[in-house]
Amino acid sequence: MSGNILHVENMTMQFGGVIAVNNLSIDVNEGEIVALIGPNGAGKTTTFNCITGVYEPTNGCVTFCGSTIASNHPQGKMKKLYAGENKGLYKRVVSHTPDQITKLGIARTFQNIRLFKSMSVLENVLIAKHIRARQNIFTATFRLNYREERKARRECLALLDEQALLPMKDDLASSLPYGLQRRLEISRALATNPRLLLLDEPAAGMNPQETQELSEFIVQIKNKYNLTILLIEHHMDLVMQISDRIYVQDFGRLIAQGTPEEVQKNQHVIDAYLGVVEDA
Ligand SMILES: Nc1ncnc2c1ncn2[C@@H]1O[C@H](COP(=O)(O)OP(=O)(O)OP(=O)(O)O)[C@@H](O)[C@H]1O
Repeated sequence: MSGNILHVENMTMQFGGVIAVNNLSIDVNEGEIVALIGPNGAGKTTTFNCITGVYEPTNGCVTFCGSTIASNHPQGKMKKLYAGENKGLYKRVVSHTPDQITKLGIARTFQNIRLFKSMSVLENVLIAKHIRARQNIFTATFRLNYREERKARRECLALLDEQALLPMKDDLASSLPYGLQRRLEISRALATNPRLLLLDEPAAGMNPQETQELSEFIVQIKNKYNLTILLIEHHMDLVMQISDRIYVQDFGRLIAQGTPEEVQKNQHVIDAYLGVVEDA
């Protein structure tokens, strides 16, 4: 393992009166699998949304591979707003769109699988691949990047082969069984060549055997594609088995962090989360 790849510093995300993420600081080092766990409504998905540019954090800063990708605090750079009700005003903010963040090397999957259900398996992966392509409306219209398109297609077919999805390449995404839809969603994320992969409840809806297979799959893709992984998950077997470190969030705040052994023994975590799971 080597240096820091993701640094989240004092990040807060407020929706009106709701503080979904409260002064959160986390670090992820290259090559690690890090889990973010906590009860329902703890702020985990909102944390992912702030890291991936879906939301601009109300406060705090996110750094990826040493570059600031979101910043909104008094020391932040002043930016002029050109649209919206605050047009013309200056704001202390640095923010990127989700597409820009994907291009920088962060990919994610969602709690509820988000595929283009009426498109084929191959088309789903090709669309993700195009986020990284050097296309514009002109080159796309006149197909000037034909060589690049063919290369993208070859790479997507190879990826589907590696993920055992090649036999279904022409099938509609919606026709795949649930477990394979999850795998396709992860393949789409991999098609963008990420360095950091964020997985939001990848085992949701899976039985114990599928969850075990998924644990092995996550470790496999991490090693095969040299990934760093940050994941949100409620299946504690998976979390404890594959995580190098765990952060625990509750009511937006970080309440604990450490190795799986340390977190399992932490009384705050047992009270806020693990105890509840055992009793359920
Ligand atoms: N766009 C939004 N507008 C208003 N409130 C929001 C919004 N997004 C999230 N919240 C609120 O922020 C809090 C944290 O939600 P979040 O989805 O991040 O939790 P979570 O830890 O991911 O929960 P779960 O494990 O159930 O997915 C909740 O109270 C939620 O209702």
